[in-house]
Amino acid sequence: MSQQRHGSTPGNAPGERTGAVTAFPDLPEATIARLPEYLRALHNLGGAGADTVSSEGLSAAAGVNSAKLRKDLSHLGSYGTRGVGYDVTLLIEQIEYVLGLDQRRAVCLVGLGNLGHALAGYDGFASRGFKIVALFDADASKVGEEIQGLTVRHIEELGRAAVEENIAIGVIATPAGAAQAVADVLVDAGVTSILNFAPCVLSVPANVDVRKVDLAIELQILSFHEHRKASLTALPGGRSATAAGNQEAVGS
Ligand SMILES: NC(=O)c1ccc[n+]([C@@H]2O[C@H](COP(=O)([O-])OP(=O)(O)OC[C@H]3O[C@@H](n4cnc5c(N)ncnc54)[C@H](O)[C@@H]3O)[C@@H](O)[C@H]2O)c1
Repeated sequence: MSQQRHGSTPGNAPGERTGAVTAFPDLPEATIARLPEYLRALHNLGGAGADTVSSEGLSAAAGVNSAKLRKDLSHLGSYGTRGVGYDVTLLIEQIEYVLGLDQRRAVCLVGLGNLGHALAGYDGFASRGFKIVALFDADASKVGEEIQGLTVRHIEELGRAAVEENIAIGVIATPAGAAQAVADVLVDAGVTSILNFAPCVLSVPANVDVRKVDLAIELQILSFHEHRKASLTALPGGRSATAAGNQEAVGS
């Protein structure tokens, strides 16, 4: 997943408060991309009864190198306790706070075709802090359809609904040719975060963050590694590319 990033984040210490506004650290993008991996691993460890976890244990569970993990968590002011490790519950709270998951954010989904149906029908978002609250499509034959208790509405209703329902994040699952117009409607309605599945670059104002998901790009990157491994094996002596393989989260 890649990001078109605009604007900036405050550079205060973790948990530092300025007046009524809660500030947070300005983190490297790569760290932000790994925090959800740590969170998922911590929830699994907590669910299995662990109260504490070493940096090595957490790095193995998250599939991230332990030096990188320690550096990432130090940005949050979390260093663990020597000989004990990290407190699982505390670290979950810290990461959820920094990711803003202590507030439930309303999400709308635009485009209820193959992909949109799969996303709307997935019930795993809620447990990770997100609720799809509204569905929109331009096709009259899809308007009125019920998916997971939500009724698909016409795209013309998006602007008003986004304001009234306080939608924070818009997900675009329309064909590329329609995505910019949908993004414009979202932006006009005050939505400042967009997750774009359409294979195109969106033009948005500076205060809007866009994340792009493109599985074809991920496959192309894996294809590069396949190509590279094959070319190394073909070398005299048949060197192998990597000993343990590399794991990189989609989006990092
Ligand atoms: N990121 C990925 O890895 C990935 C994977 C699969 C598909 N895609 C992309 O996701 C998008 C959707 O794919 P799909 O297979 O579901 O397509 P689809 O044709 O099945 O569905 C597209 C939906 O968008 C609706 N739509 C079209 N114009 C609209 C508009 N202006 N406003 C609202 N709705 C509109 C259509 O009525 C349709 O229901 C495409 O851009 C596709 O390339 C991305």
